[in-house]
Amino acid sequence: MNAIEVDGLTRRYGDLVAVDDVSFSVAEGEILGLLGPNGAGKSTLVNTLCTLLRPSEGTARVAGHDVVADPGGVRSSIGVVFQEPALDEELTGRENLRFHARLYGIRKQRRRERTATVLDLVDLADDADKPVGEYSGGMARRLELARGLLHEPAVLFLDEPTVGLDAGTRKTVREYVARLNREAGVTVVLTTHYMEEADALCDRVAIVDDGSVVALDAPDALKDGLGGDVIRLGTDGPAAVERAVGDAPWVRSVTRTGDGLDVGVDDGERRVAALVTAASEVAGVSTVSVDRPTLERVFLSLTGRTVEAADETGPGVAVAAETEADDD
Ligand SMILES: Nc1ncnc2c1ncn2[C@@H]1O[C@H](COP(=O)(O)OP(=O)(O)OP(=O)(O)O)[C@@H](O)[C@H]1O
Repeated sequence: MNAIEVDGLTRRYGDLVAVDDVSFSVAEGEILGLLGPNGAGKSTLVNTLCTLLRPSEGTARVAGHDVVADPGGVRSSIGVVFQEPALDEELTGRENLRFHARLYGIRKQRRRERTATVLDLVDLADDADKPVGEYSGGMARRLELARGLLHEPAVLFLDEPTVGLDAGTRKTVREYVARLNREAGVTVVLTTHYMEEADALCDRVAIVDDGSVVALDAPDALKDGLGGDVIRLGTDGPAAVERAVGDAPWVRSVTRTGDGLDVGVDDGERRVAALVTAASEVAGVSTVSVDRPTLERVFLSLTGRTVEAADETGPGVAVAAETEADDD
């Protein structure tokens, strides 16, 4: 059974279509990332799956429960960590968890066991009796992850789990999410607008733009779809190098740059030595680097915009954003 099945889901706010006829499924144990700029519709999609919003059209099932016909079944099967922190800073970490466990109706003995288990999972056992007000941002996030797992949900929804954290803490929180997925066996759906987060953490990534899922695949498959790596060559004789290597069977494209050539190839790591050897025979080579396709470039090729440009302008003004991206 899939952990999540979404079929033709649409959610409107008045005339605005925030989620537009979206269909996909998530396998049990998978980490699915919803990647897109602010306003793309990620939170609306997640809130609909969490039963906080009703779909306007279409259906969705979470852990086998229909979000409209059986919202209670959905809620008891999911854990949710929202963008905005929702911890009581005056209570200790352990007290926050116990309080939440009571809300979920977990019995006293079980409450104690589960609290200890989830504190261990996020390595907060030693700090469990400090007030949350004294926690760092990363510790507070980890406590929220722990709280989301108290009632052993089948699916954990994380809305921008690392937003507002510094780069080092983002990495740590990501590692904990991967561990919860592995060790607690929970299916994870997370929204993010960080490319590296989607890339590093997710089994598959759904690229969300303007209410639609425009692509859904493993990060590597999405990147492979762009057509291979680019070897960036700094050279004083770009024309000679182009003549020397342009017709090689493994060269897909050659583009002049300010200080040399970008050579498109299938497997950059493997081809770089042959390219440098061939280029050095006809010109001086000053620098060489291999660029793997990135999710940023996948997003650009699918939407005509960078995530940053889309973030600044929001949906519905794609043409203006496209011009901005081109000017960069
Ligand atoms: N309660 C609401 N009423 C009206 N419009 C809304 C409401 N919530 C969201 N929207 C609009 O729906 C669209 C999708 O918003 P949503 O918050 O789902 O996007 P998002 O991708 O999650 O972005 P963010 O990361 O900023 O939350 C946006 O155009 C937004 O302005």
